[in-house]
Amino acid sequence: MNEYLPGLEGVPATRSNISFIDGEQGLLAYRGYSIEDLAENSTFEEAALLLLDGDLPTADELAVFDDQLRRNRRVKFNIREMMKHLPPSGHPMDMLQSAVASLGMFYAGRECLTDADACEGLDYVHEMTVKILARMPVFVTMWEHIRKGYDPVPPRTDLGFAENFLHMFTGEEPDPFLARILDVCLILHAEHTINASTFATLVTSSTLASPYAVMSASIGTLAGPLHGGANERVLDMLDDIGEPSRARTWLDRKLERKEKIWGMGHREYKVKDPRANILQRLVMEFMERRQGHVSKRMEVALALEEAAAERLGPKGVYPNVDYYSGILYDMMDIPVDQFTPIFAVSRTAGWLAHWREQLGDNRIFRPTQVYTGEPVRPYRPMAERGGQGE
Ligand SMILES: CC(=O)SCCNC(=O)CCNC(=O)[C@H](O)C(C)(C)COP(=O)(O)OP(=O)(O)OC[C@H]1O[C@@H](n2cnc3c(N)ncnc32)[C@H](O)[C@@H]1OP(=O)(O)O
Ligand SMILES: O=C([O-])CC(=O)C(=O)O
Repeated sequence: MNEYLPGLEGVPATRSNISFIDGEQGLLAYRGYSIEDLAENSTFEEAALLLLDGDLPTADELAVFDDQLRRNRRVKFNIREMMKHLPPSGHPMDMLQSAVASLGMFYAGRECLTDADACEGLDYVHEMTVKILARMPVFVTMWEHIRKGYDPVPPRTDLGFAENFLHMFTGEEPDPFLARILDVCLILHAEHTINASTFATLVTSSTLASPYAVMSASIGTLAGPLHGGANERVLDMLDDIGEPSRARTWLDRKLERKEKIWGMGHREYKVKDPRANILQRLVMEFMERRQGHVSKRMEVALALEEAAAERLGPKGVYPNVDYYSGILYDMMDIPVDQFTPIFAVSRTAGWLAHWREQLGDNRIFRPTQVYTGEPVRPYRPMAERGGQGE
């Protein structure tokens, strides 16, 4: 088959049993469990173990995994020093990519992927899974303090994943309601079949690169505004509209100029993303419980969604996961440039699950191309090419 399909639309890149999307029905499931059930009943730690190991864990299995995550929250002094030398104005996604890559300088063992004898008695894949998953939120929260010139808040082992994130981020005792909201957000963002960043995971994994390099490639890919980076742009867009009554004319002007509406559209979904429905409900719940009214920004978001359904609905373009998440994070006093890093913290579970699946049945990714350049031709000496030179 030599047909070129831009963006590899519809081209299977792997076989996977990790997650499933039905884009016509608006259905997403991790290992066969619907995202609605997981958001309602699970925790991020449990959802992560489900993704990694293939089924819902027993209470004992979850307790062991949870304990391993809690005991792996400390970051080496040298990495903290390295972070202190990064410019505070830099984007946290660039910091995160650098911090994860730097783990490779301190934790050797990549030879375990090619030489079983080198690591006898060590479950390298599991050890790396825990080390990386536990440290991702620590990097994000440390950076929030380091970039302001303060010392990071030390991690606590008596707190769950989401609670410890909030504690390290704010330095305060975590609010149980906010911790549960964050926990649900982490569950919702943890995995999504072969999206662009997970495809980067697969390609990098397939070379048997270290898991730190794999995560770093995935983080870099998630950062783009057509992917996870879109969540940062949604708030600006809503604030630019300003009033619900302006949504329709604002949309028309953008579409006339063929500009993107951030947080809308999806390669797989032809209906509204099921995660956007859950996030929208969480926003409303948050506003009812904490503010007693629906904010102007949310009214604008709802008005834009309604206007977009008329104009873009026929193309199957509806809100995706990035549309409502920023409204929620903003109400939790999380700065806009930390929205995508939080996405990355959660998606690490999915990336690691795909890393493990790829290693289990590996063949290096090496696609082909449709060549559109010159045919092979004779070399032209410089003297025949014109120009004065020096
Ligand atoms: C976590 C995530 O990654 S979720 C996605 C986050 N990204 C965004 O929110 C950015 C905005 N959305 C987009 O850019 C796109 O919808 C993507 C990148 C998500 C998907 O892209 P593709 O699958 O390649 O869709 P494609 O660009 O072919 O769109 C199909 C049609 O819908 C239109 N369309 C798709 N998304 C949008 C949008 N957000 N705003 C306006 N029009 C859109 C396209 O213009 C195109 O119209 P046409 O057929 O008349 O030319
Ligand atoms: O699946 C995609 O292409 C993008 C997405 O929604 C995700 O990665 O969560």
